[in-house]
Amino acid sequence: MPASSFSMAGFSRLGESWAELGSALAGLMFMHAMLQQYMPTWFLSYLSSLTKKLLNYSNSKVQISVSEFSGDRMNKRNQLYLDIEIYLSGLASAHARRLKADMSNKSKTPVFSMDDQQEVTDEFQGVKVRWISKKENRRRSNSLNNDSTPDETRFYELVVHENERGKFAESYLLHVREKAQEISARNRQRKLYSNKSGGYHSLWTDVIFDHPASFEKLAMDPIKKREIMNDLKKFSSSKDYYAKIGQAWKRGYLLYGPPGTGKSTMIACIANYLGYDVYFLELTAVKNNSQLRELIMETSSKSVIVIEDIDCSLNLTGQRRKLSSKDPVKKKKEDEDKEVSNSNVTLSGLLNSIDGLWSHCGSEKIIVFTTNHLEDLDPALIRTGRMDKHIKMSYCCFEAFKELAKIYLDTESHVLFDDVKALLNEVNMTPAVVAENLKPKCAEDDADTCLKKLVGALQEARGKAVDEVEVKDVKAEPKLIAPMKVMKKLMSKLKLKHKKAEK
Ligand SMILES: Nc1ncnc2c1ncn2[C@@H]1O[C@H](COP(=O)(O)OP(=O)(O)OP(=O)(O)O)[C@@H](O)[C@H]1O
Ligand SMILES: [Mg+2]
Repeated sequence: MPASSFSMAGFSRLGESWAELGSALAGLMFMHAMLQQYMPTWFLSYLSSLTKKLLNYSNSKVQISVSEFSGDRMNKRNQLYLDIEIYLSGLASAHARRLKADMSNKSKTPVFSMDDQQEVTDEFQGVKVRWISKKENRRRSNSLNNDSTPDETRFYELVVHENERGKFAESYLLHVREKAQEISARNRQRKLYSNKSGGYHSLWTDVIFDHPASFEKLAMDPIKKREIMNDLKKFSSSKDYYAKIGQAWKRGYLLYGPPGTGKSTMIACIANYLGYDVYFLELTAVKNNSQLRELIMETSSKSVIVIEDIDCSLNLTGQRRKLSSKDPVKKKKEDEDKEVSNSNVTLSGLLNSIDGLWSHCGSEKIIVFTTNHLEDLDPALIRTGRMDKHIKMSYCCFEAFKELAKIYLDTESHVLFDDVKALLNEVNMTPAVVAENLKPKCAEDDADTCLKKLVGALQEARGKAVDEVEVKDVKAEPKLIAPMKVMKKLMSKLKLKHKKAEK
């Protein structure tokens, strides 16, 4: 084929999207022109067939463009474009030469994207694809006067091989979308909502949720902790499963145990682990069942809805009995709440809001109740299906202590560990109190000092516990116990005398 038969139009098209290939062809053409005078005809025809192959290769590529705006009038922001931008941010920051950085109120960290005319490559199911960021003047309509004005529009161009234009391109773009949603969920600034005072536009007010709690720092039996973490991960990835069984994608957690065992801390750990928002639902501030429904409906997906101290947060009427806290501090709060509360929320209203029709709005929600008194709760409230997982938060065991020692003292073994183990078997001490004793109070406090402090506190607690038991016993059966004690003392004195006499 003579040199003049090169398609210049094809060449320039190629150069547009395939900068590298274009320059290679330009080189080949230049060489061809130069060599025409000196090279034999067979070499020239070989060169020309090689160029043709390269051109064919470039023509076997398909370009799919995704514009920043979509719709008939090109005046709607295209969600797919935004998803691609997020998806490519990681690849762009690693490979693109020119980047743009942006940081919205909703994100925790800056988001990088490709500047115009930048390229990155990606691989999916073993197939390589190429992305190019472009801009051009396209006509966009003005929605008010139907005018169509030229405007600068950005778009991403996906270049795939001809064979991959159908099923592959479809599943690749779905994959891009899914990953983008995961990335934005991880990167977004999370919120802590409360209904205590109510917002201007919404029943909830919010602040930024920035709690440092994590499962790594939560002291509890490691096997139990792993089980909870697995359960949460399984829940968050079970979208298809819930759709298959036709149920709302939600899960109920009941956290129960004495004060200071980490129930509230566990809620923060759950939210941080899954990257969810937190809604603290104060039932005493909810007027009636329909407001409760509205509140639940306003909660977003990927959230933890919390009702703390469910046993004393509301006087749930109906045929249910009146609940009242046994904890004196909480009893006081409960009495104060009763005075200010105008709530008419009933237990059935609460149950309906949790698992009825209303909870089907949005999805991926975890509902958590906490209580110090499991026995006070109405069985209907905590039955399986409503509260799927019951987690007992217990007093500090030796395993939990070891975790706290690692967190607070960077210590994994010490001679005093055996003493602590023996004492924790005898004494009930909450992780909150153990943690407080392990915290160094000044720069000189080392692991040795803190552990001695803890052992001292445990011994003191054991002493008090024994005293309390004795006082209780005496109070319970004064006539029986008191003479028994005298008898025991007399017996031991007699035994001693008897032994001495024998000697
Ligand atoms: N298991 C734990 N691991 C690490 N720290 C803990 C743990 N439990 C409690 N703490 C510490 O004790 C403090 C109080 O714990 P938290 O408020 O979570 O207890 P709670 O069970 O919710 O108590 P209450 O029943 O009174 O609401 C926390 O700030 C945390 O630092
Ligand atoms: Mg709490």
